[in-house]
Amino acid sequence: MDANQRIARISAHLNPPNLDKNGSGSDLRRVGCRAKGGSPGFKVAILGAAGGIGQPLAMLMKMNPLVSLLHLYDVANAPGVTADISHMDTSAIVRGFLGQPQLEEALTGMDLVIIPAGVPRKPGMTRDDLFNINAGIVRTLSEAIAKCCPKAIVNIISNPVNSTVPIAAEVFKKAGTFDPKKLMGVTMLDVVRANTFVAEVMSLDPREVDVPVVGGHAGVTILPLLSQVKPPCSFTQKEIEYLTDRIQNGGTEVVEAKAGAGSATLSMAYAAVKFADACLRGLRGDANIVECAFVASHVTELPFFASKVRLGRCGVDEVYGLGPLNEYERMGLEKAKKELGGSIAKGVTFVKK
Ligand SMILES: NC(=O)c1ccc[n+]([C@@H]2O[C@H](COP(=O)([O-])OP(=O)(O)OC[C@H]3O[C@@H](n4cnc5c(N)ncnc54)[C@H](O)[C@@H]3O)[C@@H](O)[C@H]2O)c1
Ligand SMILES: O=C(O)C[C@H](O)C(=O)O
Repeated sequence: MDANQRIARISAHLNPPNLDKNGSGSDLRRVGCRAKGGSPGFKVAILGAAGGIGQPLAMLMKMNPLVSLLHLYDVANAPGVTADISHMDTSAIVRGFLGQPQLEEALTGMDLVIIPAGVPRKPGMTRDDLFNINAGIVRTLSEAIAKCCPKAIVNIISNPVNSTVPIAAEVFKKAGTFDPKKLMGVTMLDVVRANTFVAEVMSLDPREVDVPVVGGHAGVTILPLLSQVKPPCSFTQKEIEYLTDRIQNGGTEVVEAKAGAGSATLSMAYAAVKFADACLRGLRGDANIVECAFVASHVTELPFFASKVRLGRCGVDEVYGLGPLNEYERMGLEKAKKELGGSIAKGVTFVKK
């Protein structure tokens, strides 16, 4: 191909004749016009990619060398976000998909699907107050995943995670595609916060701190195991109570500070990428990838529970038990299980009814 042909080809993609008013023509998917195909790396879709989490998440995933193809799907503004991010000089090819008619194409062939689609909290709301809107969104997206990429790993960010993960599981069960190793609720932000707050209290570098956070992702279901912090730390009871309360209410702290403009987006995008990167390294076959996530579980009597999991080529290779708990943590566990059971049942019923 000579220089004129090359320029003509690129111009055709920048000014495609079939671009409709919303930018939703097939041209949008051809933003990745330099894709050669077959390049090493994983194919990742973000559903809700134009949102407060979706945009920084898309940017950070475009920077991840393990990603070869990045599909950005949203019901609004996907073309703008896709055009913007596609100019970053990193190797992942970016393609945008706008609205339900393009959902299946967005999902076909994906290795990992990350879902931050849905409404966020405003001050005074609980995560469960989002159920009425977000449950339906997650159900629809999960139905499309079951149809188009049933073997993909699915990372669910949309709240209430304690219910949206069971919703996705029920949809996959109905479709006959449920693989408990592949479905994960993203609770990494709780771990990120716990590491940060413990580091503050103990004057440590947060990058060296590892706090297991188990249970679920809402209020008392968020259970930091401060007795198992690495490096080992000795906290006073006052410090334990302060840290537990701050970790459990970290989301609300951000919701209130944003005063009606949404919930955590930037720290969440950071946490989501940290978790997605761990999933991709597991898929690649790296050893000893251990993170906390909300998964199908036999660790307690509940069918889903967040705990440490080992990520591998098939997704969750092993779900770890909780380890020794102190009395304060045992009490916290009972409270967490009580609330979590109801949230899981609510999600299951939503799909079964
Ligand atoms: N798991 C966590 O730790 C965690 C942390 C922060 C936020 N969240 C949750 O993530 C969700 C998104 O938060 P946000 O701040 O990005 O919200 P946002 O409103 O800024 O963005 C949501 C995006 O989802 C899109 N969307 C809506 N319906 C859709 C559908 N059917 N298909 C595809 N996209 C759709 C919207 O167009 C929007 O772009 C909320 O439910 C929030 O509570 C979870
Ligand atoms: O708090 C929220 O509503 C968002 C998210 O779950 C968080 O923990 O920041």
